[in-house]
Amino acid sequence: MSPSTLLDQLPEANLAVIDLQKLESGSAYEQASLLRASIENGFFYLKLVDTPERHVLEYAEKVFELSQEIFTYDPVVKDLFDVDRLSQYKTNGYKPKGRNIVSKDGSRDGFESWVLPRNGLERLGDDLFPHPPAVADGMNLLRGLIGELGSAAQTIFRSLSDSLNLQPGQRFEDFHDPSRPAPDILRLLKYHADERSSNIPQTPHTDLGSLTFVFTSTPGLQVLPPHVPEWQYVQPLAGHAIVNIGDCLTKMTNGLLKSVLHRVGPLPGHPMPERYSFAYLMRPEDSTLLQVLDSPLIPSPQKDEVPTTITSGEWIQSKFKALRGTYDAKDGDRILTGGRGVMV
Ligand SMILES: O=C(O)CCC(=O)C(=O)O
Ligand SMILES: [Fe+2]
Repeated sequence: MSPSTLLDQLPEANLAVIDLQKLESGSAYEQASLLRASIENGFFYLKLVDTPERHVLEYAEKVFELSQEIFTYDPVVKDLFDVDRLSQYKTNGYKPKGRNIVSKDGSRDGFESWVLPRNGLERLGDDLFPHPPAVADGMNLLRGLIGELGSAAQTIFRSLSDSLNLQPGQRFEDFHDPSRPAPDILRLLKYHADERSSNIPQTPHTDLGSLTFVFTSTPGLQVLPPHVPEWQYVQPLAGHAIVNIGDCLTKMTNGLLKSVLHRVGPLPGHPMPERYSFAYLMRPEDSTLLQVLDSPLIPSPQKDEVPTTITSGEWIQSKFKALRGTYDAKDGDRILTGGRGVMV
């Protein structure tokens, strides 16, 4: 059976389709659908065709070509850009296959990634931005891509802030000012082919930031929404991005908007194919306090709950320590997956 036929028979993630154009033109129906998708399972398709941000779809094709080029660099060159050496917040550089833990027994991941910082691409802030020739050659392409995704994100943030009746100073856009530095990243991913169909190449995780846009034409992404007992499969959809809510929005809404567990793996009984994808991961500015926002729709924290003092920057660092396996297994599971016990 071919993988595409098989996909029809697997538990499919029934994701809402949100039309960015309708959101931009103020459709109350689309705004309500976005809120509902964000509350129910935190993942949705974002329709990009016929929007001012439609160029993203052409740029994405070219970004896949850039990815092919960058991942065929010699390991010696890749090592010069090692992400753990270049950047404290893991916002720039190369991660070889096998650096992250995927299970409690310490087994290792099956993908390479190369992360590029928005600050570097858009020349914001003072961080150095060492990068290889493929990135220098693709600079206009990459700037075009993240510019349009940033604009799509602003529309989503505005819509969610309106739905939750958030007041100025506490609106999601206020923590994501496009003209200021922030640890937003573009992550290029190459999953390696693997004959062993039981091997999961990516750690089950929730995204640590606020909003993620994923592009791929190869199946493999799986999600585990709250109260759902088994992994559901996400079909790639042409003309659309797959978008998901990250931990920071969950923390700021006291769990109302869901940052949902996901991972990439082979289809059951099939080997893992080589798979390229890329994700644009947006995060609030580092100093943002991840405290519960005032809204009539957000459940108030318990009276005896100590208000959070963690910032977005500190949360990023905790999460990466867990991913690299430097916490004990119990803490690692809590930080990576919200303690769903899926780290086996
Ligand atoms: O490759 C994918 O489809 C998902 C990537 C992902 O989950 C991530 O980069 O956080
Ligand atoms: Fe993710």
